[in-house]
Amino acid sequence: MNTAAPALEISGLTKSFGTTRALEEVDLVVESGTVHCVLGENGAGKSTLCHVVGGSVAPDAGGLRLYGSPYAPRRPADALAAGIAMVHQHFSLVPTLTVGENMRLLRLRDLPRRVARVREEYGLELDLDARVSELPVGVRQRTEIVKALLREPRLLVLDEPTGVLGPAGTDALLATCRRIAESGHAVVLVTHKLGEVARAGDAATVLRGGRVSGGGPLAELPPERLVPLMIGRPAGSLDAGLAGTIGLAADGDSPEAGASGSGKTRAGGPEPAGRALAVGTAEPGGRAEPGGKAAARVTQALRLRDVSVRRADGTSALDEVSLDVGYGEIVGIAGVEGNGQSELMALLGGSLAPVAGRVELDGRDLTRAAPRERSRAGLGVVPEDRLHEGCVPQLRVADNLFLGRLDRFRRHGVLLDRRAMDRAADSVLTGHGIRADGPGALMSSLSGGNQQKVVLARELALDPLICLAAAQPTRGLDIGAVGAVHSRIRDAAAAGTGVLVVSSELSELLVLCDRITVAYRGKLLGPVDPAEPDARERIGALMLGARASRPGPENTGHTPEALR
Ligand SMILES: Nc1ncnc2c1ncn2[C@@H]1O[C@H](COP(=O)(O)OP(=O)(O)OP(=O)(O)O)[C@@H](O)[C@H]1O
Repeated sequence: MNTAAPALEISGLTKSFGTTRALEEVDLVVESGTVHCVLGENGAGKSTLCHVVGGSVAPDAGGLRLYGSPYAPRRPADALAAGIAMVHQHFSLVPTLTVGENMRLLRLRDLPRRVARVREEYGLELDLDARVSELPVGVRQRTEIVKALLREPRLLVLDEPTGVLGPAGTDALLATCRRIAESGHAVVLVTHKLGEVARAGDAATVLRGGRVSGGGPLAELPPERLVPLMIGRPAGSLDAGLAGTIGLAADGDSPEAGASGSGKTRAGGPEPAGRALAVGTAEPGGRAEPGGKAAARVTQALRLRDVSVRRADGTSALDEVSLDVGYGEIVGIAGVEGNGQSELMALLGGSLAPVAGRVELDGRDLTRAAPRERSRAGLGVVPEDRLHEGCVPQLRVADNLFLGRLDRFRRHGVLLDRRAMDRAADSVLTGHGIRADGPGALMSSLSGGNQQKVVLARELALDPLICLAAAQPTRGLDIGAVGAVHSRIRDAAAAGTGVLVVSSELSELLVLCDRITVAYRGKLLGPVDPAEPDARERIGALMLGARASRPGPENTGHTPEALR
């Protein structure tokens, strides 16, 4: 291996899919011993670049060199043989197998030694006997990362690996990236989070519309210079409250950081500003006062009463949980992943039935309702795993946008008016800034962030929309799109919709929500009023299982126990 040569050199890389230019004349150099970040808005071409390096997409033009030697993979096996390991946005594990069985599929020599090494060197633990389908997405992602590390790669390519990791998982991964770089190898890290870039990266390349819009050593590229390269407008144009969500104050996102008082977000003041904006701008629009008048009504937009849910192995995932979401109220659920949030979303989506308790929407019992019945009644659900649960990848974008609501495009109740449907879809695509090759494009051809926008647009368009329950609503979105999604959520609440947001981004919950509860071992603790100066610290303590020491915000009308 020529260690003096760059780990990876890409020159003139060009790739089109039909009429879409995904990459155009892209040049990029990843030096050995560095973490090289690849940035850019949704649909900029980042994943396509990773796929070319990983041998799963053939370029139309351009060349690659790996540690000084020509490198032209024709299939993923070529990349593996060359010492490149990939972690893609979508999981490659076999869900019906255990973690250990998935690892054995790699057919690596000395597997136990490699597993021990990854555990020791990177501190990444795995439960080899756990069935993948039963793991929370964050743990699945960690498993994918370990799987890549077991190959002992000389170049590791990570395509948005931190979206599904909590703060601790993200810290571990960024430390892993640094360690790989320090050992002389290299990492390509695709991310939307500028905080991660600052913490782990040495250099960056920014893509925009498939072309390189800028790049260089990060010492010369502070966030104020990166943001315009990414989204074409200055950093100052972003909602100040977004700083934490996009990772500019990533340190402050961990409860530990909050507890130690080092939360940069608070110190810098952007969060209160963002929150003030959220509440202040909504009022004239007729928003029900958070929890005030709304909470006084008899019915709630969404009401869970004493709901218990068991996992497949019989253990308790939700334990007699009660929760109210008022009309016009935005309620957040924070917590370390695996504390019942996935099961709560599955319960709301109708894919998981409770063993006890009741789910009501606008006073109507939906406990055992089928998913379609729920959306007709006005319960919008954006699931955690949108590709597998939130859409049908092999259908057109237009079909996905109007799934379950095709009747409105039927003539005489029978024939589907595809033109009308495509016209309606076109206006949704434009309105939501979704980058797709028209309404007829297959959902699977959209970039990850654009798929996410489609699912969100569909659920927000439900009529009526009594309650929107969204898991990680801005996961995978670029920094410009995050602000747009927050505005849409606030607008929905201003129009009277109750909103439930499950997010691993504490900063996101703090800027968006009227109150925040914390999932802990199948219970909901709190609530906490995000406007309180010590909200971050209190949520951090609840994440670790502390009981709420004070009643929640004025709005609830409940004792904290009502939100067990
Ligand atoms: N297999 C495909 N068929 C058709 N179009 C595709 C295909 N793969 C990617 N594209 C298109 O290429 C463009 C770049 O997509 P890519 O997934 O590389 O973007 P990205 O920068 O990774 O976005 P995101 O941040 O949303 O993941 C998009 O317009 C996408 O729709």
